[in-house]
Amino acid sequence: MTALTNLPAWQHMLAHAQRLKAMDLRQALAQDPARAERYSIKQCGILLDYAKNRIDDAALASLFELARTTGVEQKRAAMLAGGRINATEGRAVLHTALRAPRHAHIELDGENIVPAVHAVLDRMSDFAERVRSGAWRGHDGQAITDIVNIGIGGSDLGPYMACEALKDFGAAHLRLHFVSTVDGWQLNHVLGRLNPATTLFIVASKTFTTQETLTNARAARAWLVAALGTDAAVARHFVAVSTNADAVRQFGIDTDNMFGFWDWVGGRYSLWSAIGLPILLFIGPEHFRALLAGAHAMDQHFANAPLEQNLPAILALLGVFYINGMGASTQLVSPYNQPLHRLPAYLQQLDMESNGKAVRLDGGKVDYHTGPVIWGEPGINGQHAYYQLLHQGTELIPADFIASLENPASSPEHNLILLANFLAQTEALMRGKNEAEVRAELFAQGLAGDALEALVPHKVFSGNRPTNTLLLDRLDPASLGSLVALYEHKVFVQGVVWGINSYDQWGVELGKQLARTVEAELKSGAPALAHDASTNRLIDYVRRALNP
Ligand SMILES: O=P(O)(O)OC[C@H]1O[C@](O)(CO)[C@@H](O)[C@@H]1O
Repeated sequence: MTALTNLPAWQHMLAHAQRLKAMDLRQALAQDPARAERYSIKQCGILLDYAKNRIDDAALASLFELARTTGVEQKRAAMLAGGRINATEGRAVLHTALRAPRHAHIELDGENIVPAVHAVLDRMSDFAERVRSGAWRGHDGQAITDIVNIGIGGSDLGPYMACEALKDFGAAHLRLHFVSTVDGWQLNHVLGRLNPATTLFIVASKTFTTQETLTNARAARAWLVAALGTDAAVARHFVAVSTNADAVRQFGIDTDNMFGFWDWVGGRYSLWSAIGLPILLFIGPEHFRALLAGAHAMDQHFANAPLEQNLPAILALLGVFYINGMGASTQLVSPYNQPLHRLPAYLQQLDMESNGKAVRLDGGKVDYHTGPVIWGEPGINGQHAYYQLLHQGTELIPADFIASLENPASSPEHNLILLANFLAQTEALMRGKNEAEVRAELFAQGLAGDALEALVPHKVFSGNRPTNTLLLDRLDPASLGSLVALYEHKVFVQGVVWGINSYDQWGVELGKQLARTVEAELKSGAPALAHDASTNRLIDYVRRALNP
């Protein structure tokens, strides 16, 4: 097999990137009146404008050629058909099956998995209806008022992000809490505000072996049993979401109160599965199904649209262009809707746990960059914090700007100001401000001579800083589903181009493994000797503080 960097398509892509590194976007938009329309596409209620990128038709053609040569279309078909594309774990990657309609037929090992998916969904819906209506009662007969999701990583980030994003669709009488860290401060802080008699805990863990989650779940269980006076209360106040029924049983949760999923659902791709139970409880079955339908609509688009009109493929290839062609090492996600404030954190796991790899599927080391550092905060806050660096810093930082047109829970005045800023920032990043413009501006302010000239370089904006604009018609369950699925498929396409396995995460293991040893050493009275000098010293420092 030809190495990626030796492929003609790769070389073409690099040559175009070199040619367009210093592209004048202002000029490109002025000279080509059709550019804005040509480089925009609307799918599933999301308008993507990618005209403010350092690309032209020839560069794009090289990117689509690269995608085709690296087998994006074949791999896409293989993933959607249940091929075991997660080779290092021997697993299929079928999160798309979780949002397939009831009548769909997706086979894994000769069996249609769609009925099992819908059976769990129906059980979840039934349970959610009972909790939401008050028919599900706590141990002493009271209805549930508070739900605590105990989980971490994919068992926390997706549900938390979606519940925040869909707050306006949530049940007003249910309060949701998310406990993820093993810093007991978080759990204690949450428990301190709750009435055990009206609290439901969801212990969410794909493996049901995650130390942080099990430690928190045990503490929550002890708190509940102490307050309600009997182990029997657990059955009315604890449910589990997992693929590991034995471990759930062992923990003391009846599997009647367990909602299962499957090893072909990656943790960071699991919000559509039973891991989405907090979302379903909060927004109700109808809205949850709309979330799934929105994701399914994006799946259909991804599966069927030619790459040239394929939203996830376009976003992915633009990313490859900047990372591999122009040396970008980060990707900013800048959501302007406040409810999307957890989206950057969610996308950090989705993208960085998937594509933060330096070894190809064939075991060889990559000799090119792979997944970028994903970062961001709500955009309007970013403007007053790190946008200085975006506009005038030395780094190339491609940015996705996300907003929605409608914002019913805001006011028309607020929404107008928000969208004005949203639009103005991508314009400013693209057009910049040249010396002549700065001079004219300063002159109009009454400055002249040396005083004026001294300020000029500080006030120049280089411009040509690339952005994608993603405008949702509105933020609702369906559009959120489409948006998240869009990013899932973007990550997939990039992983295929780079020839890596986007679906394992061995990189999280070493730290976990070492923590078990360190934990034992912190408990012991003996000085630590087994590590390097720095770690030994730090362990002893902490051990002495913990056991004075
Ligand atoms: O759902 P689990 O099995 O508790 O795992 C939680 C998270 O931990 C990770 O394995 C990383 O440590 C993620 O991939 C996963 O989402």
